[in-house]
Amino acid sequence: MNKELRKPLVAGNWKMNGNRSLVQDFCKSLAGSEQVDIVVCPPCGYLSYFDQASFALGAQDVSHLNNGAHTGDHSVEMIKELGCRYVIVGHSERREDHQESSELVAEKALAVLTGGLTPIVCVGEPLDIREDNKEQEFIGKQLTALFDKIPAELLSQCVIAYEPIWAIGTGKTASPEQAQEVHKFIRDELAKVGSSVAEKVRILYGGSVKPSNASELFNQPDVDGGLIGGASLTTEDFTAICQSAN
Ligand SMILES: O=C[C@H](O)COP(=O)(O)O
Repeated sequence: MNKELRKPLVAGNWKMNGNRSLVQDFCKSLAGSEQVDIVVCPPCGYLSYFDQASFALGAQDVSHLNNGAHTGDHSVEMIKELGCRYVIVGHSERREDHQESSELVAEKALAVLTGGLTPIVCVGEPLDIREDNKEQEFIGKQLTALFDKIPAELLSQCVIAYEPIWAIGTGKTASPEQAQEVHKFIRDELAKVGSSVAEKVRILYGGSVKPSNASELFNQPDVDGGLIGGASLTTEDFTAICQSAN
């Protein structure tokens, strides 16, 4: 599959971090790029402060439901009005903290696509599954729930992020070979839905990506960019990572 057909994407997931001054810093110092799609996903409450941004914005989660009596949630319509083009769904921290199932994650991805935005759908295995060499089986099930819900023509508009849970925030990055092996597995699964789907879907790697390891990871044939946590909290590190994807 020709990697050149897919534009690299680097998304920064601030998680529950940041403040107005960090927003100002990003608006001032992080430049958008022709070669790489750059996305910043701050906590929802900060989205409207990014009025000067030259890069894209994303939300960290969304409800699968329409506007109505759902306390604490944000709909796709609201996220869109706040200027987002992307939405992360199914991050392992949401799957764990809020018991989100793969079926619910698929519902959210469908709502995002139907609303005209791009979901970044996260998949990835915990340490015990990796130690048992069952990561493909585990991720295969997460993907099946997605493929069952999303028609092929919409699936090709998704972004998938592979985030081994044991690498998130631990400083322990998957080796480029480990990342490539799983990314290739994901692309092969997408190819079962359709070869054009597999060709179009961008697959990001996430888990302790830093300026020092980004190039090696992004150079793998099936790695189309990254989903960055800790290192997306400073403009210097995040800019350097974005440049590595170019
Ligand atoms: O969404 C981002 C990931 O969970 C990666 O986080 P990290 O770069 O801090 O390991």
